[in-house]
Amino acid sequence: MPAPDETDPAVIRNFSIIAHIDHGKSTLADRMLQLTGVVEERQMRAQYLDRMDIERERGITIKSQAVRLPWEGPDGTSFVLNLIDTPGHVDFSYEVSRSLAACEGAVLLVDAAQGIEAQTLANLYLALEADLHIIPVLNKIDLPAAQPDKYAAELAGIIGCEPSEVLRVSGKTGEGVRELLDKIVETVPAPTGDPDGPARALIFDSVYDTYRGVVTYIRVIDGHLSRRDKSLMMSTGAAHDTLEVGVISPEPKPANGLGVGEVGYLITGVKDVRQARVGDTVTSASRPAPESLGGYEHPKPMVFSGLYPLDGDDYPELRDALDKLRLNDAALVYEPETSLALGFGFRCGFLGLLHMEIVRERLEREFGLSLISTAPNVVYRVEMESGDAHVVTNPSEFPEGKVGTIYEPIVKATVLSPSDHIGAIMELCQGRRGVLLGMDYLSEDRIEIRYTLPLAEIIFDFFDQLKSRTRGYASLDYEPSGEQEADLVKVDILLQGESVDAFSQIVHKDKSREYGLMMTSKLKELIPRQQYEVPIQAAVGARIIARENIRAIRKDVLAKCYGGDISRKRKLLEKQKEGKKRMKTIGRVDVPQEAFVAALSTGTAKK
Ligand SMILES: Nc1nc2c(ncn2[C@@H]2O[C@H](COP(=O)(O)OP(=O)(O)OP(=O)(O)O)[C@@H](O)[C@H]2O)c(=O)[nH]1
Repeated sequence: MPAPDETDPAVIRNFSIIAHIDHGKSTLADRMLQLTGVVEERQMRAQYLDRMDIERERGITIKSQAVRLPWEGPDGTSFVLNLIDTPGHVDFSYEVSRSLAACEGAVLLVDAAQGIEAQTLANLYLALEADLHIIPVLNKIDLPAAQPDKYAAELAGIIGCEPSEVLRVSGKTGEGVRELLDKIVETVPAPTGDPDGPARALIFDSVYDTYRGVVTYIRVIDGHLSRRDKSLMMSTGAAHDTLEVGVISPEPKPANGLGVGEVGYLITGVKDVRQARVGDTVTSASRPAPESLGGYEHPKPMVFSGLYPLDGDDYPELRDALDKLRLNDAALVYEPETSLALGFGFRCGFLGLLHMEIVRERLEREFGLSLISTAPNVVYRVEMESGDAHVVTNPSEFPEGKVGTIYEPIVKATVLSPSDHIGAIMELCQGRRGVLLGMDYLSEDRIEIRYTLPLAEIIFDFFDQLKSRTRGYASLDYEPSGEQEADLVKVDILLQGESVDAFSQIVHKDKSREYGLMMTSKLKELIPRQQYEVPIQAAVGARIIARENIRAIRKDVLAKCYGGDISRKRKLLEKQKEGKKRMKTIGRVDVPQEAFVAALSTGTAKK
């Protein structure tokens, strides 16, 4: 028997808004909250759903990943809409796919002054894969620069509908938002599921909360998830006490349980997001489902980088900070690492570049650390002639000996741009070992170009280059696409014959000399002269491919002291000693830490 507070699936509509960054997703969500009366006008703050903001402002304990909105349809029927938030970046495409799997429909939102962008398309493909009903919508029609007719035709062409079926709204003025909500109740299918079967709910987000432990966001597919039963996570097989279930509207409201099609949150005794991962299925421990919902994937780090405290004494703080961050981030991996040049630190694995930036920024901002990060690299698989296989996440650990085959990860990249930049885009992709997959005109002056590219070639400055070559007009999206054999070598940078681990890099054979020349000349500028000549070399195995010399100089701090003032002399010697503490000694060469930092921070290893 259904619990009294359960909602009839026939009146539930679960949907997401998918959009390119800045096309107005949050603003539209705000208008929806307001129009449905969930947030009163006077309480309305811009971007109500923006969770970081909420957290910062009020220290609220639950993020609004999914909000329940009541809506009366045109014929007077009361509906329950669940708006499910999706992360907006390629690094998190698995999370996006799980959020979409919790929905039956998606609003495809496009800025009427910009048209479709790469991220719009990537998210649209994910929505189509999840079999969602798509509602095409142009936003910002209040803008003088809006070209709704042109972009309605573009959108219609892509999803295969009539331009007249594309809705037009303004999140800013609220125009058309009522019609959009009506369209959602009218066209998005109601959820279906087996109300009497064992409970199965999909986890589409999981966040750590200081006060409540892990809060898990779920969509019930079958059965009924009750507050009174223990919850069982199907990928780990672990049962946990159910402390609270409920819905968010827009503050959390506890309920007795959730039924088919309902979206809400679940709080168990789980203390770490790894125990309640996105994509996992929750069932009830007293009557477990025989099979999970499927589609669960373990997060896989794609990009690695070393993180070191600027001040070596901060190492324990960095370790504690990473341990804390991990509670909230199931995809972050790290292990201790020691570097000759940088001291004690951690080798960290991330989903992508943005994930890496977010982690670094949080460590610096929330934990007050100053960090150095080494140039990011991808994961290589190396098969030796002897048959041994290695997975290399750190260039300095590239195996010695006779290498057979090296495999590198590749991505399928989609670039959207005004068509006058085709040449520049193709030149860039070609220069990065790209293989053209195809090209389509979206309208007469906008193109979509698809390439296969090595991930390593994008993680440095590809996006910046793309933006500058297209005057900011091109947008990029990519997804992992397996691996390929590649002719790669490890380049070591040697200071007086000794390899400096932080600068070792795995690069394509054709680019090894370029990397060697760049690093040696950069270090020549940064390393102060020593009392003897110091060679800086770049080497592939035993072969030197580039060389610079730091000329000898005798730096006599006492030279300026011509008088016999012994105390002044002592002071200068003391000062020199102090400076030496910040030096790292590589072989016999003293290198100030700043030199490494400077070389690494501008150290985008490829041009
Ligand atoms: N003129 C106008 N501006 C809008 C409208 N909707 C959003 N904006 C503006 O567009 C910018 C981006 O809007 P957001 O709602 O933050 O966009 P978003 O897609 O949520 O962006 P991210 O959260 O960064 O992905 C903001 O400056 C909004 O004020 C609209 O209908 N008309």
